[in-house]
Amino acid sequence: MEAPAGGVDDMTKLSYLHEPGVLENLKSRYELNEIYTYTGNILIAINPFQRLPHIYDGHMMQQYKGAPFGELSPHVFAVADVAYRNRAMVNEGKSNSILVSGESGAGKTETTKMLMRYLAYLGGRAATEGRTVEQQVLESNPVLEAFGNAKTVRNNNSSRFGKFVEIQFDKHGRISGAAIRTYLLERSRVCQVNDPERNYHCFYLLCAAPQEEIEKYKLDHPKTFHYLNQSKCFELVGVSDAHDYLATRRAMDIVGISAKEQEAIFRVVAAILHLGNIVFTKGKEVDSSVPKDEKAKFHLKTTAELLMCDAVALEDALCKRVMITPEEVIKRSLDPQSAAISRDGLAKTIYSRLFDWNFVMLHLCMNLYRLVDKINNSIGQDPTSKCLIGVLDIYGFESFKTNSFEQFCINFTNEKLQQHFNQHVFKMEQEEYTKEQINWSYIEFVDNQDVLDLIEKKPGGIIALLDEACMFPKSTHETFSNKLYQTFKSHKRFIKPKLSRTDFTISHYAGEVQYQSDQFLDKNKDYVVAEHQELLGASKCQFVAGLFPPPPEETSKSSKFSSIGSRFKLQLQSLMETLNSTEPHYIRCVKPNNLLKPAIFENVNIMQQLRCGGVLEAIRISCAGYPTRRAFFEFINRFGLLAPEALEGNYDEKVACQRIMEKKGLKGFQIGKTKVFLRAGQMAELDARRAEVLNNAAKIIQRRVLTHVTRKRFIALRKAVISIQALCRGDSFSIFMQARWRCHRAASYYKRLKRGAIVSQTRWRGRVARKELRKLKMEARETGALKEAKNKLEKQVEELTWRLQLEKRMRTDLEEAKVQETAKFQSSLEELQKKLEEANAAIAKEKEVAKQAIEEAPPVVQETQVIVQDTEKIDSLNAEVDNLKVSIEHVVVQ
Ligand SMILES: Nc1ncnc2c1ncn2[C@@H]1O[C@H](COP(=O)(O)OP(=O)(O)OP(=O)(O)O)[C@@H](O)[C@H]1O
Repeated sequence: MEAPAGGVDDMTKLSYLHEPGVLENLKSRYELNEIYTYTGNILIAINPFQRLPHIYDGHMMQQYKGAPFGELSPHVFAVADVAYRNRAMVNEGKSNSILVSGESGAGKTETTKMLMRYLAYLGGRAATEGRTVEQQVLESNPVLEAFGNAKTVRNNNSSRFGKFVEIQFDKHGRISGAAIRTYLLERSRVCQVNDPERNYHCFYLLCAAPQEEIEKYKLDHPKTFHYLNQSKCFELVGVSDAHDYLATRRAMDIVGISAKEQEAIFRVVAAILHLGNIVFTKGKEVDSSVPKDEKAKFHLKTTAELLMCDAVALEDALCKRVMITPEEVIKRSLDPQSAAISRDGLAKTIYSRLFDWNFVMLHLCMNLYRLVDKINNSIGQDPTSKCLIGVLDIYGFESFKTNSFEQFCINFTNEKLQQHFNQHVFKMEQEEYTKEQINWSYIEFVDNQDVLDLIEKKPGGIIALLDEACMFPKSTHETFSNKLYQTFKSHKRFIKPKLSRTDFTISHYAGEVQYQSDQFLDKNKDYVVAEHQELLGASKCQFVAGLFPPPPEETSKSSKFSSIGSRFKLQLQSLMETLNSTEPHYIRCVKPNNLLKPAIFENVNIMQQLRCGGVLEAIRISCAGYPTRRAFFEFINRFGLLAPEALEGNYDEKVACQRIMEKKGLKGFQIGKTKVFLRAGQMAELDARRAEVLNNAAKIIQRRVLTHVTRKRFIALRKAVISIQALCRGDSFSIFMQARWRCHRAASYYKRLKRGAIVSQTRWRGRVARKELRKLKMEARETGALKEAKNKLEKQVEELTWRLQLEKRMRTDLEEAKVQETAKFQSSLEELQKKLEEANAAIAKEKEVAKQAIEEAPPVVQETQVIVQDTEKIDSLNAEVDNLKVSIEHVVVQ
């Protein structure tokens, strides 16, 4: 069977179960935002890195409520629904657990939240009854996240602890209580933060609290605190610490943490920040230390105030150690470096105690039980009803460049869970085969019991050796590593790396991991320094004192020693006991890329995660074993139609099943005592054959029905036609005669009509033609008259042209005569001009002569006469010139 384009929703439906096929199937589904896929009963969830609200809304919850597993698309709700219904079916006998795993950022916490929301939806009460219990269950998340989550390079909201949420139900399926167990908080983060990561969210939330709280706790910007400013990342994109502070406070209210306790919790958080700012310098005595300056003293004083303990005692507890020898009690000073280590140790202890106080669990349980009492009293139920669904959200397998004690513990947890998974998938499977008495050979699977022995065996395991090393004051990580090398020289899961003298490698089920042992001893030590214990146990604040209860007195010295490793081992043991008593359901979260972005599917990365999560192994077992099984009755009911003859004989169910399988040529199946066991893909094949048989049967039925209906219609039609024909044939001759006569009559009428029409057409056409002729003739006549008029006009034009030329010639002659006359006048004018000039010259000469004569002549009277005569002469000449000028101008104008 070929995989459809959009992929198959259950990997076991793939006919070829190999790595590329599995990967391709997940990829094609992821491209369509189908983030969930089954592998048998395991749900694979690929982080979409984008909100897909439509797949988690109320409508979806309603759809999945009570729907049979596998009927709807794969979903976390379907897994929760199975767990819920199992709980109801087993009727308080058996609990269920849902194990969510995957690497950091794969979506475990989000998946857990969805599971809790869905369970709260299933087990919630009507709004009128009050919703406190579900609300408390859901609101525990923000509280836990504020104190246990931090930004890391792999996830902006990474849970730095594991958690097991138990949701308890009463026999009516209603939530009656809840408890949260937490595991292995990452303590080192409190004092040491790598750039660009952050410390736990609560520190930044408190620094963004309302002003009066900032003043009360003497806080400032996170950059002023040593425990926060080792990284330059103070804010998260898209997150408001001020808003989250108020939200956390509200969630704490809902969970049931009183205002007084909340005040104490945040006071302790502030105290840790101040504690980190106490810097030490060398004291007066050798190897002693004191607070460095006024600032350090201020922080010391504030820490003491907030923890409500004595400031001097606090300084002593940080800078001195009391040594009890058999002879005496010695007080020893610590150098500044040791004092700083002591300070950081105290900060880590206070914070982890605060977290381990399990305030959520404590309060949730107390309140719920009180509430359950109240509810149960009112409806008369047993308040101790203990049917639960546990949801485990725990860190996945980790393998980095440097792997320390945390990775060791995390991988130890994963080995444990892998064994549980193996036991469930393999051992249970094989137990079933034995119970059904079928022939089978053990399926090979990688059993990791040897790795677990290597880590936790007592005595002699790594944890035991580490504890031993921690108890010897002179041990170092070198001596510890050497001890490991010697003890596990020939262990096939333990490797001594060639290039290191202190590292060690463990061959885990998911691959080899090389651990750096240098901080193993420090990180494993869990004992609280007696001075710290004494100091805080005596705090005037009840809450702080409660975090440091006095150790039980009767404990001997050796049993007094406690280590993180062994405590964790015990916690895990208890968790495994709980899990073993439940019906497990597995959800494997997968992180599709390291860029934390949607729609990017990194093949190699995902393949590695599927291997680590045991998904491929589970698929392999499915291939190797018998993943599908059906009770005989069910099988015959469904597939009996494939071999009807097998049911006809008087065979018992078992033989009938065998015959059906044989008839279909299937091989490799097994018939047990009550069930048929099928190999991977055989169920799909049988289903396909069944669909084929049903299809063929449907086709035959359709064909028969169609033939029947058509034949019936044909018969009816034929009958009708025959009756009509018979009816018609009865008087056909008289109809023929009538038709002939009518035809003849019509033909003669037609001929007459035609002739008449031709005659009248001819006459009419003749008349029209004559009229036309007349008109043409008249027009011809009119044309002749016009031609005559035209000739006349042409002649007139000719005459006029001739006259015009004549006139032109005359005019030219006239102009020539005029020019000649003008030239004549011009020459006479020039002549006159000349004469005038001569006259003027003569006058001038005469004037000269007259002047001379005047000069010479004595009498005055004579002189006057001459002048008068001359003047008259001049005037007359001037008048003549003027006349000439006028006449010339006149000629020119003409
Ligand atoms: N179903 C989902 N829908 C939308 N976004 C999701 C979903 N699951 C995960 N995410 C996104 O991936 C981020 C990381 O998921 P989550 O915190 O659940 O990872 P985790 O496996 O719990 O990591 P860690 O181990 O570090 O706590 C979330 O903050 C969210 O943005």
